[in-house]
Amino acid sequence: MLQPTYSLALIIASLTIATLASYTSLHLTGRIATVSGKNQRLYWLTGGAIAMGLGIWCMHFVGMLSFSLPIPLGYDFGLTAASLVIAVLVSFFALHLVTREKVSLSRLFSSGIMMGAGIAAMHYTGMAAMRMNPAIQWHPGIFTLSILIAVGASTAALWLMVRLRHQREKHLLLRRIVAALVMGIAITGMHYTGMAAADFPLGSVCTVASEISPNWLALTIAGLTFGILTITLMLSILDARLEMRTNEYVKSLTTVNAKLHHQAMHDALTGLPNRSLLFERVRHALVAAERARARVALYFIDLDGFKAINDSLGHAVGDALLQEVAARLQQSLRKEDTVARLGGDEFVILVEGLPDVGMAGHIAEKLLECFHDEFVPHQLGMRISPSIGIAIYPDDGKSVDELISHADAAMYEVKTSGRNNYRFFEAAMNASTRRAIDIQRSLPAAIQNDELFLVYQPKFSCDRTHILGAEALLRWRHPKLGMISPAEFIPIAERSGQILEVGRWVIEEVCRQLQEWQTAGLETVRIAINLSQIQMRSARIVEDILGITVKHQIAPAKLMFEITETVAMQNAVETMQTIEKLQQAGFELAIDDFGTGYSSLSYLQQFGVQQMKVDRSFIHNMAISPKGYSIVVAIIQLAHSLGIEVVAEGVETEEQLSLLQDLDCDQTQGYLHSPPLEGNAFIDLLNQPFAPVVGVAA
Ligand SMILES: Nc1nc2c(ncn2[C@@H]2O[C@H](COP(=O)(O)O[C@H]3[C@@H](O)[C@H](n4cnc5c(=O)[nH]c(N)nc54)O[C@@H]3COP(=O)(O)O)[C@@H](O)[C@H]2O)c(=O)[nH]1
Repeated sequence: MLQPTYSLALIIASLTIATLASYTSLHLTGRIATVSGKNQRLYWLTGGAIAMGLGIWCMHFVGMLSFSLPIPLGYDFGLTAASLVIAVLVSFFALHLVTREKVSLSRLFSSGIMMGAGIAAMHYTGMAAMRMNPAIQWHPGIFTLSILIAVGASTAALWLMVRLRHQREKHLLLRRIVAALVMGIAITGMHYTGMAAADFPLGSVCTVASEISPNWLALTIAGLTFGILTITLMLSILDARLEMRTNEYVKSLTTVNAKLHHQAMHDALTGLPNRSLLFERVRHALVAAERARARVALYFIDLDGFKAINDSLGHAVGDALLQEVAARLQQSLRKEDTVARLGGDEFVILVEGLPDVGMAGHIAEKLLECFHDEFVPHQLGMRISPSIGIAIYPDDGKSVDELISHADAAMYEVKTSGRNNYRFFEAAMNASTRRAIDIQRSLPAAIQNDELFLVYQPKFSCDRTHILGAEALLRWRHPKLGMISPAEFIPIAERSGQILEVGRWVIEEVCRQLQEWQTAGLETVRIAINLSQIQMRSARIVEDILGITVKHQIAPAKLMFEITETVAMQNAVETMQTIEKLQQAGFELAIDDFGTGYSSLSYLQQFGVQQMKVDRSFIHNMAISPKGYSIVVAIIQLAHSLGIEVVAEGVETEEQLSLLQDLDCDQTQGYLHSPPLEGNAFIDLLNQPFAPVVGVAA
């Protein structure tokens, strides 16, 4: 037999190529497993199979090169090429199998056998390409062993490829390197076992020794294959990284999108659905209810006195209170009910699948109940109540807007009739309620859009020769509703808690106007400002007023505050404190609408007010009824005996004025002298060179 010899360097080179090919295959399987497009997968499978097949085949070729006999050797071109095709096909098959979603154990074993047979076929086709004469004699035991090694190595390789195809594996790089080494050793092991099975009888010649000269060709192919494998590996790594980045980018975009969508649909403070989401859900609920002929209830909730809490204790407390309310409302209902916040202190609740209207009332009771316990925003214990209006689909409306507006109207009725309760919508809640709601809703914009303005009604000395002061009266020019009387919108502002803002605007505007007139060197008089009950009870009112007067450099003596008899006599602790503080600060006070309420003489004395304004109903009656006359006489005498000036309101006739002059009334105010005048007209009247004279300017 001819004795073969082996080159250790080339054996190591073949092992290196086998290992590199294995590593590339492992990486490719991971790559292909994550590719989603069909075409993309096919490209990777084909490219990967070529690179991997070339790697295995080249390993075989270099392995052959490491083997030499004492005769010249060569390879048949056709068979050599066939062995390469077999290697590529086997690789395609292997990659296709291991990158499938699921690979069962039985499939893995059968595939291992097929792949082992394929590799053996490639190897022995390559051996056959030597075309030896006489033919190579095969050692059956070692030959069988080489096939078994091929099958075993292929099965192990396939198993490793399946096992390590997921990019999420821990220590993936290290595992793949070790696995590639094991696979490389198994493949080269099979090759050299196969070589050991071959016996070359003495006198053998290679019939194709002149066809492909192995030495330089094998080295060139080895270099090329090494290059292709490296490039494939690099491409695979780069592509995987790119895809990973793209995936991360897509993932973060999806997260941001989801967050944005959530923000657009939810209230930032309470996390509850906002108006948009509520409307969407109500629309769905109505469609479902129409199909199922079911009822849906909408609850419109407004917190009583929330604005006062917010204004007096600060927004942080107000916000915390709203969060507590939101949590309680949610807890008191089922998960499938929607609690939404429309803004401010307004919440709307959507309840679907109502068996009957009675149940809607029962739910409203539950909602009221959840306000029974104290709230403790920022450790401040407080109670707050809700006004709840209910509208039922289909009885009270068929559209979202209609239902919400009717629930709102019902809520408004609760507000005007005592609060802390609930009411179902009734058709009788008509235009006046609607108008009141409109007024309430458009009041905040009135301040911002300069729709409010002041007029000034002079107070004259009884002999008409002097203007001794003026009363500032508020006006609202509404863009749609036209002029709205303060007699209509002030009570609405009081109920909704907006009076503090409106009242503040009035004080600021009076001071701004006075400053402007003073700066222009014009004569001015003391201006009287009406204060509502809620302003009188506000803990910060006097500090606020002082802040405004300081800002506009207005002396307190330039201002007077009018409070109605009813408010003054209530003896509420807060009202008393405000009266005292106003007087200490140097402001004058007048009791307005005197005679319409019940006065306590001791309070009158205690307050030390400067003026008492006789209500215009008494002035009207004094000239037409002796009793009416007697009442005015009594009021004037009482005031004078307490050292208080008397101002007669609503003087419209000469007769009324003459009677008041006879009774020694101090001042008169009314259409007889002048209606309320806009700022410019008022200051012109005050500063004209002829009578009336501006008197006792403060
Ligand atoms: N808290 C605040 N209340 C205010 C403010 N501005 C006005 N008001 C109160 O609104 C009520 C209605 O006021 P208004 O429509 O301005 O009517 C006043 C005068 O225009 C009217 N008046 C004056 N002279 C006559 C007259 O000869 N005849 C006649 N029929 N009416 C006349 O009287 C109203 C003034 O009333 P009073 O305040 O009682 O002096 C009214 O209660 C206002 O107080 C505000 O800024 N804040």
